[in-house]
Amino acid sequence: MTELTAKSCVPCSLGTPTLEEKEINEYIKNLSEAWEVIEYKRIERKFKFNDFKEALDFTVKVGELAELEGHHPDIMLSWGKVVVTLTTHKIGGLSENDFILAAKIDRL
Ligand SMILES: C[C@H](O)[C@H](O)[C@H]1CNC2=NC(N)=NC(=O)C2=N1
Repeated sequence: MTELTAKSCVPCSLGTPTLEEKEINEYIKNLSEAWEVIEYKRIERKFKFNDFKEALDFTVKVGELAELEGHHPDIMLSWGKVVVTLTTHKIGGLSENDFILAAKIDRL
């Protein structure tokens, strides 16, 4: 599989099939082990920080990356913690975009 971080997200069109379980099981191997697959519909990773400001700064970086990629996570920001959840809303499941963005978030 081509290195995910060498790819860019592409606009997802209605009707694009969601990834199947066996594809998801392959893609997830390319991410940090901290990512969890949830119901084969989304992936989620929790990040820990020393305080709210560090968590906020990370959240901003994730948001800026998402804007560059045109693909956006759901982000929960708390004191010392950020939970990033990725799914492709337009197709109601996971697409390669989610794994590309996750791989790039792993490098932040
Ligand atoms: C028009 C715009 O490209 C689309 O709405 C994009 C924006 N970012 C997105 N992000 C995610 N996670 N899922 C989408 O379906 C999606 N669609």
